Amino acid sequence: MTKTIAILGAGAWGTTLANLARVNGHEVRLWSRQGDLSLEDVVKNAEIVLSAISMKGVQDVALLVKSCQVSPHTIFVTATKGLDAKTTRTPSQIWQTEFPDHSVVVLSGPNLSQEISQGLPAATVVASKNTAAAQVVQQIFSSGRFRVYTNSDPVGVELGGTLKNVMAIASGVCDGLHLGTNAKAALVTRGLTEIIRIGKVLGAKTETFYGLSGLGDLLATCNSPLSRNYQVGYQLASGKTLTEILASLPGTAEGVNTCQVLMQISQQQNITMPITEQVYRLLETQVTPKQALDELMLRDTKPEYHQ
Ligand SMILES: NC(=O)C1=CN([C@@H]2O[C@H](COP(=O)(O)OP(=O)(O)OC[C@H]3O[C@@H](n4cnc5c(N)ncnc54)[C@H](O)[C@@H]3O)[C@@H](O)[C@H]2O)C=CC1
Ligand SMILES: O=C(CO)COP(=O)(O)O
Repeated sequence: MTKTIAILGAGAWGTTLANLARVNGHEVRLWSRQGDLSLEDVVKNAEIVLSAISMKGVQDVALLVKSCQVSPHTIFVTATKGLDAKTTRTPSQIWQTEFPDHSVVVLSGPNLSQEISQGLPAATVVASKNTAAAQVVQQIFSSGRFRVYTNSDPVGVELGGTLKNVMAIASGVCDGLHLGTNAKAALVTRGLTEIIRIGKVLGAKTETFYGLSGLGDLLATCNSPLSRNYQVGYQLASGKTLTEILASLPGTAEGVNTCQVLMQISQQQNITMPITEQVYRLLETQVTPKQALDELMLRDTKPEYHQ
């Protein structure tokens, strides 16, 4: 059945998701700050409101939507991969707080938008506490080129997509320094362990991180020059400053902000995050890429815990 869908954020990801829904015959209205359509008109009578806004704009946009007329049956979908700098909340927690009586669905997976726009095959996950709402979103986006799975752990799915961005920066550094395949395998594997350790404290289920939105997105983003986060790390390794890199980067690299938020969480909750800490110190110019590598390699010896 044809659905009316409001997509907020007309960047790389919002535009790609809009096209996937349009190809499946849905009526899509795309909103951005610079566009001609008013937010009020875009969300009015929309059965789905999907946000693909960068993390820094999510809270403000959620409040703007709250001031509009929204149907009581509207399902909110969030596709943002980040953490709020002030409150450390995830995007789905922000939408659910502002719309406590509505279903909220997280959409996240190994989804480099450029490949999907080219028509290359990909899979993703839609997760919600409300299974029926996740199934509605699954039907909207599923096609022969985009395979959509449901999941009942929205926070786990969301954190998989968010936390891997920090590991993608680290992987870009690893490749930029030409450290080799063994080093990259060690980094990504220990990165997953670190993601699981943080994710469990933040309320995710461990097994979710072994799925598409966890390991799947970690592999995609840590291995692709199409990832903006990977590019940040790669270019830092080549000696550019963060300011120079961000000035020429096409779109948002959420891992930079996420890394800062994770450092707050690690200090508050006493969680060991060695890779995140070295990425943070590198972004803050407290260490060089080579020093960050040495710090990680020369940590105290220990057994190989997986969590
Ligand atoms: N591009 C990709 O391959 C994928 C991106 N994502 C996630 O989707 C989100 C958006 O990514 P992209 O579309 O690539 O970024 P982008 O930089 O291309 O677009 C960001 C959009 O957010 C809007 N925005 C930013 N700050 C805003 C504010 N304060 N108020 C209102 N609107 C604001 C921008 O105007 C733009 O429309 C990020 O969280 C990213 O991690 C998720 C999966 C794939
Ligand atoms: O999340 C993504 C792929 O799943 C996109 O990665 P970047 O934001 O690093 O480009």
